[in-house]
Amino acid sequence: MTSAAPESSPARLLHTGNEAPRRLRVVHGRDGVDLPAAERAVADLLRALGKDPSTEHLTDTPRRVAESLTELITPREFDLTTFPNDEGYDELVLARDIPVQSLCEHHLLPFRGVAHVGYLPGPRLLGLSKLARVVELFARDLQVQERLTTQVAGWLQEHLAPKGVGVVIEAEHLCMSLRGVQATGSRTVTSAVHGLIREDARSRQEFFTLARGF
Ligand SMILES: Nc1nc2c(ncn2[C@@H]2O[C@H](COP(=O)(O)OP(=O)(O)OP(=O)(O)O)[C@@H](O)[C@H]2O)c(=O)[nH]1
Ligand SMILES: [Zn+2]
Repeated sequence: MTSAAPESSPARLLHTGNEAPRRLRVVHGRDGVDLPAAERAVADLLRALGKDPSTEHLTDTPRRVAESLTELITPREFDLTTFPNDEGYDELVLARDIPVQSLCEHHLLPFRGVAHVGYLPGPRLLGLSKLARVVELFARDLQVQERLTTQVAGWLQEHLAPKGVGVVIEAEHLCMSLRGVQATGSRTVTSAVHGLIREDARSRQEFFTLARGF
């Protein structure tokens, strides 16, 4: 078992050998979270907004907000499980409609939607649930959608060493729908592709067709 921190120098999972199922424990706390300081800051914010944090319903709000925000920026640990691709499966593997929820780093409001994540296998296959786990690994952070998309694709390319990777994310940003321009229902689509899915026209087209779902 090895620990991997996504932004620094994550442990390498991959490999060219065909060993049996292999698990890499991926852990990633959010360094620098100071809950008591966050609580005090939320109480200050409430006061600055003209609210009295000592009233019955607001009294625990600073703690709740501090804990909620911490939860939303802290990914859960998981095992990244891979299997040898003994049968030489060489077509796309694609998980569609993986739920995505993250926090926009400009307004600290959620953006939510779905990710479609696919890869062209190399020597190893990834446990299917792990595609969703990797999305969460980067979504639980203050994010912009473009960075989230490229981080998921880049991490899979580095750790799975597939022949190609593609990621499409479609999300609604509450900062665009609840407030500001109030463009309710507008969804932002971003993509990132590597390897053959980027370079080979047929693979690229197949990926985007499957990601669209029709
Ligand atoms: N590129 C990108 N922009 C984002 C994302 N999430 C939010 N934004 C945008 O970040 C921008 C911040 O612009 P500002 O003009 O500083 O913020 P603002 O005054 O609140 O802007 P309005 O939302 O237009 O009222 C807005 O246009 C948001 O829509 C994201 O994931 N990617
Ligand atoms: Zn925003």
